[in-house]
Amino acid sequence: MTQTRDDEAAVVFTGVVKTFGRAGRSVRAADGIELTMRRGETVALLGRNGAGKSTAISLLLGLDEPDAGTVRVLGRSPEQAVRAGLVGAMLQDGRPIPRVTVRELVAFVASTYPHPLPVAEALVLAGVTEYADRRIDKLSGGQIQRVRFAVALAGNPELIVLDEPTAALDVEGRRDFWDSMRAYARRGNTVLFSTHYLEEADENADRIVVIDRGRIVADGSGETIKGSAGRNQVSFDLAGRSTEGLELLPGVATVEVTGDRALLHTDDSDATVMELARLGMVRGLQVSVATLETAFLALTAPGGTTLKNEKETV
Ligand SMILES: Nc1ncnc2c1ncn2[C@@H]1O[C@H](COP(=O)(O)OP(=O)(O)OP(=O)(O)O)[C@@H](O)[C@H]1O
Repeated sequence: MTQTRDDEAAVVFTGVVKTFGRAGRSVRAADGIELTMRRGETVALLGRNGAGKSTAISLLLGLDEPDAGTVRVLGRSPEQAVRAGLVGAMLQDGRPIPRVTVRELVAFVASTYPHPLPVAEALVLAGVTEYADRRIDKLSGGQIQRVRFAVALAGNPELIVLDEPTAALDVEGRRDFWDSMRAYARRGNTVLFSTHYLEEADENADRIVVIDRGRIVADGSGETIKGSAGRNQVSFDLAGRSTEGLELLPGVATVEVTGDRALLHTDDSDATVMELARLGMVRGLQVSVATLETAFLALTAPGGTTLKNEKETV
């Protein structure tokens, strides 16, 4: 990748490696991460516990240094980008809550940035106007989470990084939070968020990057990941008929037989079903469409497949 392309992108990880612990008992929390995020893109970083999401975020924010490789943020080093007020972050750690009002805190944070948002605008965008004049230590966990979002927005950053932003929110709180996040993204800003929630990634990101054991194992839209890693399933009653040749049916990748029932994993369930119909093997026929969940499980299972959609990267 050329220097110019790196500088045009919002985020570029090149061959990033980060190891924790000593030899023999070390963990590769980042194991050769290659990732380019375009400006204006909303990307979900999806992975199980310990997959390496927070490590990638720490490296992006300059809170940690890679052992090998480079991270560039908006054409600069992470430290330079953060110092220039181009990056806002909402991290997982529970810092002590100051005994000031929401408005006072957001105004204070805004005042430390070169080109902040007007405070009223940050409050509206984060959806905290209703309790802007209440003390933060009197708010609920969900409300505090949104205040933290307001703080992340206050400097009017081009890139916002959210580490599991909805972990403490109930269903309604989550919906409201994502509405606010999308409003912020629509202004042309770049968003990177990490999550364990597949639906959140699918609903709120333009692109999903699945990370597992420090490696990117999938990169594309929710549809791409579902379509390529999660196969549809077709099952039916054998009704005493032979299972011979089922693996040769159109689209079929694997066949499982339990008792008198066959389960076919297929890349083209329409073609599989048409052929089964032609053969008259449709008793108790069921088709289940791949979900992001099944794709995610396939990708992060030991020995899981690796999928990258090159079209989705710059
Ligand atoms: N400071 C550290 N010292 C030692 N090991 C660490 C450190 N930070 C992370 N790790 C290890 O690196 C791996 C990746 O951790 P990381 O926190 O990046 O994962 P994660 O995907 O963010 O997980 P979670 O969803 O649980 O927050 C884990 O095995 C973790 O134990």
